Amino acid sequence: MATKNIAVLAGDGIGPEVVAQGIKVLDAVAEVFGHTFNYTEALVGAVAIDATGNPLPEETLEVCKASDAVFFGAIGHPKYDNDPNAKVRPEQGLLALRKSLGLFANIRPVTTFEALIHKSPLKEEKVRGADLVVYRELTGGIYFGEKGRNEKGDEAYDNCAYSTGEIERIAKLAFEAAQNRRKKLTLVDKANVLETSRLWREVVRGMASSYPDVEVDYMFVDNAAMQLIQWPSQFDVILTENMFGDIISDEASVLTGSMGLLPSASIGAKVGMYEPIHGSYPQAAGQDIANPMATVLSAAMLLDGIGMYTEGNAVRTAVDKAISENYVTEDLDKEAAKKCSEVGDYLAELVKANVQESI
Ligand SMILES: NC(=O)C1=CN([C@@H]2O[C@H](COP(=O)(O)OP(=O)(O)OC[C@H]3O[C@@H](n4cnc5c(N)ncnc54)[C@H](O)[C@@H]3O)[C@@H](O)[C@H]2O)C=CC1
Ligand SMILES: CC(C)CC(=O)C(=O)O
Ligand SMILES: [Mg+2]
Repeated sequence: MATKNIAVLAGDGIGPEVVAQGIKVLDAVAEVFGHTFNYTEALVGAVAIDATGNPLPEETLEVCKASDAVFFGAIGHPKYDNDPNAKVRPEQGLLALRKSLGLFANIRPVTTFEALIHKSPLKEEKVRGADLVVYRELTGGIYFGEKGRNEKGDEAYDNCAYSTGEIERIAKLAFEAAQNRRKKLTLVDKANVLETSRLWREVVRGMASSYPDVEVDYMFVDNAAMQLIQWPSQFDVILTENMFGDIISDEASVLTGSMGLLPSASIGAKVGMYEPIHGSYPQAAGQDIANPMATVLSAAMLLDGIGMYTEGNAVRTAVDKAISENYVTEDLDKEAAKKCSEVGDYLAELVKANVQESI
């Protein structure tokens, strides 16, 4: 039995809807395992700009730093997406949060579910057996480099920079993950063109001898984007820089059947943040139709992150069961289509029932 403080940053669009389902499931875990989770809600993204003018208010950062974990929904609003001149944007809040909390590694597992394999737009034999994890660098590269325009405003630049230290610290985590999985690490880069990618290769090559049990290969990102669809089961751990990881993990979600299925853990310093890989899906906001499973599976990663592995597995078992019973939202089955809140209720029930059954 433990007491944990969790910062809850629901954000924008579908963020509050999917986070509410994650909380139901965490509450079910607390009930059956006898834990106490204290939640503190805080503003981030467009809702924070509306309320304070700042996408990451100081108070939000303080709440996160004082917590054992951060549970994050999504940020982003069309009014900013459609305004290229907006000076303050919701996304700045998320980037600043990752940087301020030192979350340099974003871990994105891509797991396929047998019951969903026939729903993939790819051929079943390609998808079956795919099981990979993307280690995406999260606080460096082009998203954090200097950016700007010339005086006339008709030329723009975004600088991409990486240091040896930034590469080493995430590569170490990726090598260790490979050691505990199928012992293969693929560095995805663009070393035929980019100097930063050449540094990534140099550093990873230098580290490889310390992990003799791990087979390392190197793949250009354009080829990797194709191979992920053509032959996904060849991948075990993919290590890559910030922007490439952002892009190829959205692509990899197609293997599983929906963007609404991929969770992630952002880790590095003391407090971890747990967030679905998808965005605020504004077209679905307020309709109770979004798939909450990516967020619920992020809650499972949160439980792992605070040392509650049995509890994390109980949540994953509930998700597996709901999927195998086709208790899913419309992105996975237009006819069976359960509401986001119904799936959350059911997952919470399953957590309670399964755990009680196993005692
Ligand atoms: N981590 C974050 O908070 C992120 C925020 N964004 C922001 O979100 C806003 C929308 O961006 P988009 O490019 O449309 O990406 P998005 O991830 O919000 O949605 C893309 C598509 O994925 C599907 N999808 C996403 N989440 C789903 C869910 N839970 N259930 C079922 N289907 C789902 C939908 O088909 C949707 O049209 C933008 O403002 C963007 O900046 C985008 C990505 C990540
Ligand atoms: C603000 C963006 C970098 C968010 C995003 O697309 C992501 O982290 O996956
Ligand atoms: Mg993304």
